[in-house]
Amino acid sequence: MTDVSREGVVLCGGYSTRFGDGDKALADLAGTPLVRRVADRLATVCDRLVLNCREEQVEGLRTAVEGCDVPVAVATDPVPDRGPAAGIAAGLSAVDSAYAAVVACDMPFVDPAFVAYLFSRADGHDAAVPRPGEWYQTTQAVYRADAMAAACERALNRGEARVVAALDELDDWVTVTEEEVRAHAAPETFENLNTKAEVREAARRFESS
Ligand SMILES: Nc1nc2c(ncn2[C@@H]2O[C@H](COP(=O)(O)OP(=O)(O)OP(=O)(O)O)[C@@H](O)[C@H]2O)c(=O)[nH]1
Repeated sequence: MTDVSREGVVLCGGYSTRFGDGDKALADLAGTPLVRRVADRLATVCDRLVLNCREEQVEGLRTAVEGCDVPVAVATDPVPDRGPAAGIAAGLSAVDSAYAAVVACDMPFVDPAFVAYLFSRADGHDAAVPRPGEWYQTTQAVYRADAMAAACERALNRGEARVVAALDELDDWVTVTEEEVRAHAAPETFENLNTKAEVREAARRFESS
């Protein structure tokens, strides 16, 4: 076990069907690959990162995160295309620390200060999961790595690929409420990019900021 206290898992293993040709994680966002935008933000609040992906993505992703400020490991899905819960299980299984932030590769506006807040809310619990509206944001949350990896496996074993089904398998987790999100997060933190048009629009925002 290495001496790291906060890690980040970036989920990259989806097929990005709405994006079309190419790997969404590597999409150019104003000169920087999408996954690198997320990695650079997480690197300001995490000591180590794990990219979770399919085997054929490894080389491209490693190149995209070369020179990142913190060490970056890659954890591949043992079985591809089992959904985000499987990706979370694989990513969290490769984490050394007790807690890890899990963030989707398509959330380039993730607010590092909010991620730090999620770490503080998760402390002593199995997870801190934001609920800014109707839905839980399970792909921008902090989990106790061993508990959530096991919970995802249990959910998958009963045929449930949804991450919220894995939350039912945890003993003790906290909801980060809409009020907390408003107080601690940048409004755009949960924005995710699914299409090429959305990537182009986001690129314009990065260029003008
Ligand atoms: N490891 C892994 N990650 C996944 C899988 N499916 C989705 N993800 C990740 O979960 C996050 C949210 O998924 P989506 O927005 O649905 O992404 P996607 O499946 O790549 O895109 P669509 O096919 O357009 O829905 C993204 O970071 C994906 O990379 C999977 O089967 N395995």
